[in-house]
Amino acid sequence: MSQTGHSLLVMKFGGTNMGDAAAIRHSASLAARSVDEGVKVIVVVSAMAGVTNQLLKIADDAQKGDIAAANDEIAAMRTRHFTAAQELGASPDSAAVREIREMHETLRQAVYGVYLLRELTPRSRDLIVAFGERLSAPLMSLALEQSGHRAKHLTGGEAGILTDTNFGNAKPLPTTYERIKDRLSGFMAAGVIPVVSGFMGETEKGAITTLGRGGTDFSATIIGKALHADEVWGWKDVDGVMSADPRVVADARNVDTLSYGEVMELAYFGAKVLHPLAVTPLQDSGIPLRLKNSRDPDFPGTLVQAEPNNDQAHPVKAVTAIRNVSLINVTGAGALGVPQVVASLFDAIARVNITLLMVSQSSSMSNVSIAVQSGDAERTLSALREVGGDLRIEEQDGVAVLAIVGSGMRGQKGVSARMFTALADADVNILMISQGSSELNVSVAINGAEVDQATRAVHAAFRLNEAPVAAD
Ligand SMILES: Nc1ncnc2c1ncn2[C@@H]1O[C@H](COP(=O)(O)OP(=O)(O)O)[C@@H](O)[C@H]1O
Ligand SMILES: N[C@@H](CC(=O)OP(=O)(O)O)C(=O)O
Repeated sequence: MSQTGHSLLVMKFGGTNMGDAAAIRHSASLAARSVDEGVKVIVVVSAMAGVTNQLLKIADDAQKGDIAAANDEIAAMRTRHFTAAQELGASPDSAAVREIREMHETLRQAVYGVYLLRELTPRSRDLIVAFGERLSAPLMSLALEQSGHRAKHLTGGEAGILTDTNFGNAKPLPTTYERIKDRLSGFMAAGVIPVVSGFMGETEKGAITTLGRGGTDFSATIIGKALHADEVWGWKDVDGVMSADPRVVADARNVDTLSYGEVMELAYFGAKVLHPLAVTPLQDSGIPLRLKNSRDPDFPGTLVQAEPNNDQAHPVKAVTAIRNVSLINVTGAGALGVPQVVASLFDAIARVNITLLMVSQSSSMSNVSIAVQSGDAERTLSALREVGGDLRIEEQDGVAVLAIVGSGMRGQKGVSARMFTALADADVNILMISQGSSELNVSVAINGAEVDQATRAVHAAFRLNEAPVAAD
């Protein structure tokens, strides 16, 4: 056991912390610091910042027939990875550089296949997009080796991450946990630091899957559960979870403690700081997740654990927003009074696997409104149109969903009123309201152009810039 009382930590480094050789070297030093204190560390890495979006564009370009644009992007990516490898001390004929070169060649072939077929299936998209994490793991190994440690990089599949076949949004299979333990224990016993490519897994038949955007957090917690880690640490470029997106609210504060449920709500309602399912593997075991600032490693950050830590003065802990939302209004006085019709609307949406951000039904039963990400609006509309009947379906784009989150609002009166008053005072019109039955959040749909001013107004109304009052 180390001086800090930990014996095993899983550490996740996101895109910013893997952005270039200097960032990777600094990230490696944070892992090495704990290793040198006697902690066993498993490192999980994301792609270098921007690479996942670049890969998605490469795949789209190939599908559209623009292979020249795709190849130019691959060449630029290759230079970026080679430069980083070189700056981390790899010679041009080293195994690491050879491996990076071979991976780019396989990527080029996969992209060419998409171009020839002009078809991009979710499965081939996952194969292409996972190269970001496959390419960054050898760079982290190099940095750890340069600091005098032994490291071994592994793909998600090699590390034992086994998923279902829901390409693009895969979930871990129950057997993954034993498998991860089998695959990683040997390295740790031998004093080798495993460096796992995050975001990706493998089906039982060996096809590469991805866990959804931001999925490296999820990879880290899956591994944390499998190895019974003391804690999982997500290194960020911010102090942890903040009371609002710090790019929008200048005086946003760090939230020191959150429950698993609270952080899930926050992630679901757009706080980009964590994957919405990331804490699910930790819930049974109670393993804490800690989000820490890589530029201020001694700051404790945000501790996410089973129990909330409530402070009477602050029933709300954070305010967050989802941009680019569409509202879909279904009206039909006669038809919507029939329960089966409403059920078939939701069935139709579930069949196309769309996440509903908000739902409300008027008590006169003449109207159902739903909010979805604008990228899902077309598919939602066609699914709803297939239900048929005498329904009128209308879409409103350019909407945002604003949510307040905090378990302290449970049973406390006046919280919603405070939010609505703040919005009215800021001249923001509310289009739709919903409160989860768990009373962990209240969400409203508003005009997308007003989302920043609304966030600032609500943040101020709940005095989220003030330090929490310690509970007695
Ligand atoms: N409530 C919030 N708390 C903290 N960060 C937030 C919040 N909402 C949005 N963010 C943004 O999320 C970013 C961190 O996202 P993340 O995906 O972890 O980055 P990376 O991939 O570089 O690790 C921060 O830079 C911050 O701007
Ligand atoms: N690279 C993936 C997975 C991920 O978790 O990235 P990050 O840690 O940079 O958010 C993505 O962009 O979605």
